Amino acid sequence: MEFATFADRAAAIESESADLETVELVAALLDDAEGSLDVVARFVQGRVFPANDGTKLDIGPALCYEALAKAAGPNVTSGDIESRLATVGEIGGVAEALDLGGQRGLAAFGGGNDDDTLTVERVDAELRSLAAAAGSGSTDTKLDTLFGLFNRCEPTEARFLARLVLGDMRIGVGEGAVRDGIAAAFDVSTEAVERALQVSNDCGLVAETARDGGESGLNDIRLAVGRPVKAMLAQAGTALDALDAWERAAVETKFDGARVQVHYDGETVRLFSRNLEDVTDPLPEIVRTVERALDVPAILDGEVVAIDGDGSPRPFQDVLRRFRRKHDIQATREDVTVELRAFDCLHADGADLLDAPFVDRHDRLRTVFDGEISTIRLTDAPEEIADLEASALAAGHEGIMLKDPASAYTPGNRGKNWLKRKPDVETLDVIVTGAEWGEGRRANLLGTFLLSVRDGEEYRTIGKVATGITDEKLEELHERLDPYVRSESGTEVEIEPAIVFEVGYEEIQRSPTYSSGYALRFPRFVSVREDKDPDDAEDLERVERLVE
Ligand SMILES: Nc1ncnc2c1ncn2[C@@H]1O[C@H](COP(=O)(O)OP(=O)(O)OP(=O)(O)O)[C@@H](O)[C@H]1O
Repeated sequence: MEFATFADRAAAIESESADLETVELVAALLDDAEGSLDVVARFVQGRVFPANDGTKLDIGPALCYEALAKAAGPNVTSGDIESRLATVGEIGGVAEALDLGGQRGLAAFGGGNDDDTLTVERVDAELRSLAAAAGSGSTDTKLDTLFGLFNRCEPTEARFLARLVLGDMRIGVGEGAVRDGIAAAFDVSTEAVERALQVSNDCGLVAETARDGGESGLNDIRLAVGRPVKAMLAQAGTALDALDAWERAAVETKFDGARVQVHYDGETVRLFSRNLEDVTDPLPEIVRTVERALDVPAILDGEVVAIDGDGSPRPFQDVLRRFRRKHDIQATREDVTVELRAFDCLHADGADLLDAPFVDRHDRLRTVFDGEISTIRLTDAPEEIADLEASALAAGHEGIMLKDPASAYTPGNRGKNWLKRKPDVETLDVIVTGAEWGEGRRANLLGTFLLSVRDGEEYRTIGKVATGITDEKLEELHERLDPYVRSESGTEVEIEPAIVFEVGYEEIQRSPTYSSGYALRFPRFVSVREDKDPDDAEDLERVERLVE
């Protein structure tokens, strides 16, 4: 499919506000996508790569503006793009108004050829090569590739390409609309599509299978070792909630670490974080543990914990330092010892276990994995649960997990089958969307950070944090956020939503100051949630519930 066709259809979807019509338009787009279905199914929801293949585009706004300016010709600078952004409000509109199509003519005149038509596959391939560029000189390569793409864009194409590369598609199409669109386009049930999406976490594959293999094709999609699925999540809940719902609860320690999904194909181990990034390289000790303790191909779920010399747990921030990709792996490794605590088994020796009851999966885990495994206690006594919680806390753990012994593993689902109990430490995982330059000796560093929560596809501000940050940390945060600076005006900086902060607070108040309608009182910085994307951060609904 030509990228221009995709862009026109995306524009039509953007101008449609009703959900049903949006799904119809998505279905028609998928139906027409033919050989491009795989890519179109991702692009339409603003996803450049399959959710499960660990590839990240990692293009900051600065690079995007530079490429746009270059494509717009010698009279336009990145600074111009930024100032137009301040008026237009979003990069797609700025890119569209640059009228880059005129440059295509010039490029062709200077030796371009007629084969330059941009197709969605071409955009996909070039963005992949861009993502693969690493090391010295990679910024230039990235810039050239992006410039080459923008240079071939007509205005509407530029609008959606700019949004796509910055991960801000804003046409109102989320996972649900794609799921319903696939079902409508290829006449299969939404349940079958939903299930296939959970198991494969790959909407391109699911769309193609629905089209080519129908319902039975979808039902045949299985877990694949090496292809991570979303983690099953928990809700907060009490012992009484658990016992009311299930009569008996499986009680486990809630380890204070970072989630990890272990994939072992019989030879090679790969580890994935909660946001499905490949974290194999930063965690060599865990790889060695798995190689030693697992002898059949399997997919396990567990937590990586940091431990002290005496074996007692260290706070999970110490673990997250190990998840940071590029920097200081060796230095942090020497500093922080990590170990795996496995608590679930999704697949073992060719058999998918998602539908097996939790206790059976846990039994299977014990037979295949000769490493540290969570202990489960089955009980129907609230007092026993209280005792278990007290001992978990006394041993330095975060709290306990309560699981329905009969429940299936539902990837990506924050349902009622897993409940977490931890003392009420008030923290929220919020997205940094702005900052202010510091003062005095911190004048060259971004200082006060503007925090937001998700509200559908939008971000709503909820407070600012400047407390709890050491000088050293501030430099580190500056370095982390600098590539995501979108625009500056005076001392205020707008930041691309990319980094998630865990912040503590005393309470949440209603407040007209912030666009969420709420304000965090006395917020303090706790950590960067390296294992979370903005999608995994808190949403406005959760804040409303907390306030209630
Ligand atoms: N025994 C366990 N079983 C399941 N999850 C566990 C266990 N021990 C620790 N965990 C961690 O607890 C988390 C469950 O809470 P939730 O699903 O809300 O994830 P979260 O948003 O990362 O929450 P939190 O910030 O509380 O860890 C899991 O993601 C996992 O990382």
